[in-house]
Amino acid sequence: MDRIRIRGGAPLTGSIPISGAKNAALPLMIASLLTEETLELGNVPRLADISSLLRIMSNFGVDHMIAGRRPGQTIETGQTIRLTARSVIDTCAPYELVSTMRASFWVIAPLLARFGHAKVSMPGGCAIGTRPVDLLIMALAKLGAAIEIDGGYVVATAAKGLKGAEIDFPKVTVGGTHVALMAATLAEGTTVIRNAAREPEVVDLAECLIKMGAKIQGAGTSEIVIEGVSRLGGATHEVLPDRIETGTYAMAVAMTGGDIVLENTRSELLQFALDVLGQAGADVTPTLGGIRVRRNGNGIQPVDVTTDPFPGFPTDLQAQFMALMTRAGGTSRIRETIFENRFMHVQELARLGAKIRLDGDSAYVEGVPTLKGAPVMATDLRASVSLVIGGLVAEGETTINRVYHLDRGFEALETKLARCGAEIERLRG
Ligand SMILES: CC(=O)N[C@H]1[C@@H](OP(=O)(O)OP(=O)(O)OC[C@H]2O[C@@H](n3ccc(=O)[nH]c3=O)[C@H](O)[C@@H]2O)O[C@H](CO)[C@@H](O)[C@@H]1O
Ligand SMILES: C=C(OP(=O)(O)O)C(=O)O
Repeated sequence: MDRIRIRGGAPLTGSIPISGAKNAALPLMIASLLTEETLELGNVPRLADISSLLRIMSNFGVDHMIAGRRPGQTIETGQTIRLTARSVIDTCAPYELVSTMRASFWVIAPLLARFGHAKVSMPGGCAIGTRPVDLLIMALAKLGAAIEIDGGYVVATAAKGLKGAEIDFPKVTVGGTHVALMAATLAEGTTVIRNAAREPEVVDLAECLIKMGAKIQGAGTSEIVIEGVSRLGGATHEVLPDRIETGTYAMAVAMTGGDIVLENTRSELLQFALDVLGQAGADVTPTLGGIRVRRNGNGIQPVDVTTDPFPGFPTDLQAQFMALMTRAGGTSRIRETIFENRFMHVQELARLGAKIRLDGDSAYVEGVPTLKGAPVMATDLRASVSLVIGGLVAEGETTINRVYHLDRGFEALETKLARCGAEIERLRG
């Protein structure tokens, strides 16, 4: 299994190209199942999760073509994928393929909406809590699907097609909103989704669906109204920049010092997190097509944060922010309100010398003057990258094991960081 070795201490200087968002690319690829025409997606990141989803789509009979590096690119990031779901030969997504990745469950929505049936294994994904799919099932049931759970599979049928409905989510769910949105585009009549997720990835999906001919209003607000249409067509769409990758590198430079321009990204995608970073001692300024981040000269300040659905502080940046706070000049409280078990990085950060106390949904992080390199183990995607951030300033050598978690969500991580001066390399095998 590959490992990442980091020798800490080097500031980050230069520029980092931000990739397309994994969490937008996945539902966009899934949306191709809604039409027999071709959906062309640009700026798709090269990630293990994308390859896993392509395997699932191929299993359904979806054709895909991948175009390579774009002119002018200095490192291999981004790709264009053309997906054509003309002849879908199977509407079952098996356990072996779905169990590694949460988002793959969402195929249930377009399969059901277009073909009237779908059988999809209960999902996997990062081990950060129980992560039920009850609300996704509730949404499909509201749209008229009959749902059965059979041998670990969700079997959904709607022989006469889906019917528009009012869907009130009792809590904000990104996956639930994606599923309801995709299913409702081909349902007969009007669907209203209330307490919808407002994440930029939901807006990106809605914008692509609109290009495909869907009638959607209100994406990005907590009420989305969809007027069903009888068919959708092909479209061309660019995946939006990855706000979590953006925030991760912003936190890395706040940790190491230096001066970085994050290219091809937008501050409004993560304004809350950037404001918090400003309070923590980073100078964050929008540039033409990107964001410049450097330390403001006052060291790292402790800041309390609570994770919340968009536009709040993202749970997917919680671990990275905790890594930063381990070096703050005081104690911070970090509250996790989205997932009940998303503190797996705490014990690994402790191996580097971090002082963190857990109490219910909160972590109290007492900043220490130095971290020391150690072998650590990645436990999930964002936890893994928090260890990279710790390793970048830890004295001596940090080796991160189980790098396959990182490969799920960070494109060319070690290349991007090494180009900015970090001493980081992948050890293969
Ligand atoms: C591929 C992708 O985009 N993953 C993101 C997505 O995950 P995902 O879509 O799985 O997360 P949700 O927004 O659905 O989950 C939010 C909360 O709702 C709960 N819930 C969800 C569905 C359900 O049927 N029942 C239920 O109780 C979850 O357990 C969690 O406590 O949004 C999360 C929250 O921003 C991010 O951390 C993940 O990176
Ligand atoms: C939790 C994440 O992914 P998934 O929902 O696929 O587990 C994530 O992207 O941080």
